[in-house]
Amino acid sequence: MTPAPILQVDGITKTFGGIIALNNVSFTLNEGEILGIIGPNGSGKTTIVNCVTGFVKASSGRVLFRGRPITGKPPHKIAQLGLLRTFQIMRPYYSLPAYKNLVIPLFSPRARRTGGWRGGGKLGDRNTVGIDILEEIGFERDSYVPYKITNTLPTGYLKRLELARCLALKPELIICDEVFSGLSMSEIASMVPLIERLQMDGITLVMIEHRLRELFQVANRVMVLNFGEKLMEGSAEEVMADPRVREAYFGSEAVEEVMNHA
Ligand SMILES: Nc1ncnc2c1ncn2[C@@H]1O[C@H](COP(=O)(O)OP(=O)(O)OP(=O)(O)O)[C@@H](O)[C@H]1O
Repeated sequence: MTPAPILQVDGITKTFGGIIALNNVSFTLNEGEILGIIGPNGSGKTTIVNCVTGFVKASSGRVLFRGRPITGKPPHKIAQLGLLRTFQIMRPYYSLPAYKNLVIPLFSPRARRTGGWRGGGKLGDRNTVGIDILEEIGFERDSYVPYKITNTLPTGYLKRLELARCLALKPELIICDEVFSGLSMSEIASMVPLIERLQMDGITLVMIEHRLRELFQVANRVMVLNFGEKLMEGSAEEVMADPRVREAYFGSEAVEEVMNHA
């Protein structure tokens, strides 16, 4: 028997005043896979993330997570089910040391339930677990980095902190909104194995990306949005070979770069 998809998005439409940001977009996501979502600027990528994770209310359509309808639920309820997201514009607690950003999610019911932290509930235990998670995601435990005030961290660490905040809730699915953006080539190169490891650990991922070359290294399947509509989905090769995608991205450096390295 084919397993039920972990996520099912059925006919989501979202309008903002007169703007149709999404028009009847549907897709499914299988457990354990990485789905890439690409599309030119303004094509609706962040809006689909917002509709799925409850940050924006869809005008119509429905979303099922593990077969249960989550349409219209608030973001914190959806997060408690194990469906987490990162933000393109990051929102850490900038004035706190990096590891303290994890203490707050570690107090959540899901973190308690899933045993995301050790010990009998003392703050000190959560601090240790926070540092454990940061270490897992590339903050060297014995360096000063996990203890630095968050607003002094370089973008590469802030992006990792976004993922760490999701990991604190033992996610089943993470939707990453441009985790590669703003990173140097070497930072992106070190992020790729991290994404692969999350997948190997059993986490299903959706990656919204403009960095196509690196996305195509990790994505099992790619969906293309254009003007709020689903243009197509398929393997990276199928997507790049499709003339409609080339046309949508006409003149884009991202696509030229992938073509030139194909
Ligand atoms: N809160 C909002 N109010 C009004 N219009 C919005 C709002 N959010 C998004 N839009 C519009 O919806 C459309 C899709 O935007 P969205 O941010 O989802 O695109 P995107 O593909 O993520 O773009 P980018 O790649 O530039 O991040 C755009 O025309 C945008 O201006």
